[in-house]
Amino acid sequence: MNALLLQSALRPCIPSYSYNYGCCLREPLRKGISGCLLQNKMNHSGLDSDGREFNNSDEMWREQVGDQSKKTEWYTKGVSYWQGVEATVDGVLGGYGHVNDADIRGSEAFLNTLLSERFPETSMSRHLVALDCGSGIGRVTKNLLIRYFNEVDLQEPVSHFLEAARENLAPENVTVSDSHKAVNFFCLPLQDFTPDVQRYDCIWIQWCIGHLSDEDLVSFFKRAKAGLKPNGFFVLKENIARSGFVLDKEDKSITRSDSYFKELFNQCGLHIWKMKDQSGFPDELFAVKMYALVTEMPKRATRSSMRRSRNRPGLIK
Ligand SMILES: C[S@@+](CC[C@H](N)C(=O)[O-])C[C@H]1O[C@@H](n2cnc3c(N)ncnc32)[C@H](O)[C@@H]1O
Repeated sequence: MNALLLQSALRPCIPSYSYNYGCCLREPLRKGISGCLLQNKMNHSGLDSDGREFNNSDEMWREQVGDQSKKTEWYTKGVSYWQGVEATVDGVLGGYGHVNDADIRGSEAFLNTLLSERFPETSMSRHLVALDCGSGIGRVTKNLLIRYFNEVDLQEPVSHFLEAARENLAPENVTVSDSHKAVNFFCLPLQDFTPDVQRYDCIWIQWCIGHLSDEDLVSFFKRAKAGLKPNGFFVLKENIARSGFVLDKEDKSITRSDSYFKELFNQCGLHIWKMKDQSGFPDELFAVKMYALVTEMPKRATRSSMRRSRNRPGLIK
């Protein structure tokens, strides 16, 4: 999802679009298939960046990663796309460097809520560790995670991005105390990465999960669950298609709909603890959602406990 952001520089033949991570996708062009966007079990219909329709995601995945050579090609092209992009904020944001501030503000508000609810008593004393997945040049770590977490590890398959991250996060280039630092820089793709067991309070995955097939996405989250400390959580921040999916043929990524993601979370054995929409982005971009995901079912006040408390006798003053 590279250029994940979508864009703007509209193609002449298409009335209005968005770009995926890096490429042109026209989100709204669903006229022909909107009537059949019924979503059965992983049966999301979708479009590719040329406007071609797929009846369901299985059909698309069979075509894109259906055997080992196709799969290798999918992942090689995805990384190659980014290898040709300059290691700057504007580069990793697909020419939308100006959304960085709004993005970080939205993420920070969400993260504050999560940390204060998840670690209320310990926010000052707990040694917090985060993992920044598909970190690019370390934009999210530098602007956000490093201020809240004592240690941050970065995972990124494109070596010139990771080298830029190392530089951007060198002690002399960050304005945080010595007790907050970027520690490990893992140069490999998410589908081949397994986080260390119980190392992380937060695993942050932003604008990169669209590069993974459904199968590899589910497999990654299942492995990564073991990388969370007790009470740890995932944050997935992603572009959201209005329905089904949009395949970006240039950078080999897909933008999934909210219901598509929810089915995948279910397959991962993850629960949505909180979610929030990103605001303040230009209209031509895909909508962006932040999901906080946990391994256990979030506790909710049940109807009967609410009824009990409502009926509990009150003090007569
Ligand atoms: C749009 S950039 C986002 C970078 C960063 N997360 C940010 O928000 O600034 C997408 C990133 O996904 C990375 N990427 C591409 N394929 C990947 C894969 N298979 N696994 C993990 N990351 C991947 C790219 O190299 C790139 O750094």
